[in-house]
Amino acid sequence: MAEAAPVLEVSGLSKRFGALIATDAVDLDIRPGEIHALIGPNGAGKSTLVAQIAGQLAQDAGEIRLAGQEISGLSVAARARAGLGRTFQVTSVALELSALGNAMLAVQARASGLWGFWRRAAADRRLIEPAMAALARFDLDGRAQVPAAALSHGERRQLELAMAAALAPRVLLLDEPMAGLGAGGVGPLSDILEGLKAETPMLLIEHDMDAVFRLADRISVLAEGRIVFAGSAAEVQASALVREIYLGTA
Ligand SMILES: Nc1ncnc2c1ncn2[C@@H]1O[C@H](COP(=O)(O)OP(=O)(O)OP(=O)(O)O)[C@@H](O)[C@H]1O
Repeated sequence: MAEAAPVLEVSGLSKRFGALIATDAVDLDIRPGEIHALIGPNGAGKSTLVAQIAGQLAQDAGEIRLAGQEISGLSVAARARAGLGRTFQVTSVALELSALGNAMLAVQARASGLWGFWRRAAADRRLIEPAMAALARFDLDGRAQVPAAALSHGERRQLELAMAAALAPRVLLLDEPMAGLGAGGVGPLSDILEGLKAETPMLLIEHDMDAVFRLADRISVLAEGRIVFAGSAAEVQASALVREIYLGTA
């Protein structure tokens, strides 16, 4: 079977900070239906690469294509409108609103072009049904009326994902979604991501290696700004090179 065309395709992406080459001619793609994990030691360039893809950092060289369209000249907002979704290391929900109110914002943002007139969304009853559906997909329908400030850390992560998915992105960049979740939270969130990937392929940046090995269809290993290995979880685990440069246990 021919491979499906990538949803996101990064080629030759580079970023230099003075003498330091943070990303060095990175090639990476995300195909429909997959979770592609990006791992690497501290300082490898993962955050820099994500910031370049999302548009917070301009690249020195290279191209980024989303569904075939070159997006690297677009602003962060224009990339989001083109279908580049993202979650952050720190959650970005509105703490004073309920889970439902937050989900309604995301549903409304999709209808009106991302986060316009957002405070009014909470009063628009037409948004309730799709917002409840978004919450239900992420096991939060029972918590709809709870203020986001009173949700557990794991629930806030779920809410943030529900909001990102409600925007129906073509691809989702996940920046350490398991951070701070603890043993009890990683499993449920992993189940949710597994359920989401058929519809929304993801680039997963994650330090929790058990979660990476469970979830990733492909793993790319970044070291000193370069992709030094790419393969399945089994191939990464079996690689002496990866052990040496990443795990430091060769
Ligand atoms: N704005 C900046 N100015 C100068 N150097 C930077 C800047 N941002 C990142 N760097 C450097 O670029 C390199 C890559 O950093 P980056 O944060 O992308 O790595 P990372 O793989 O995300 O690390 P971690 O896993 O610790 O988050 C590091 O050496 C870092 O110090």
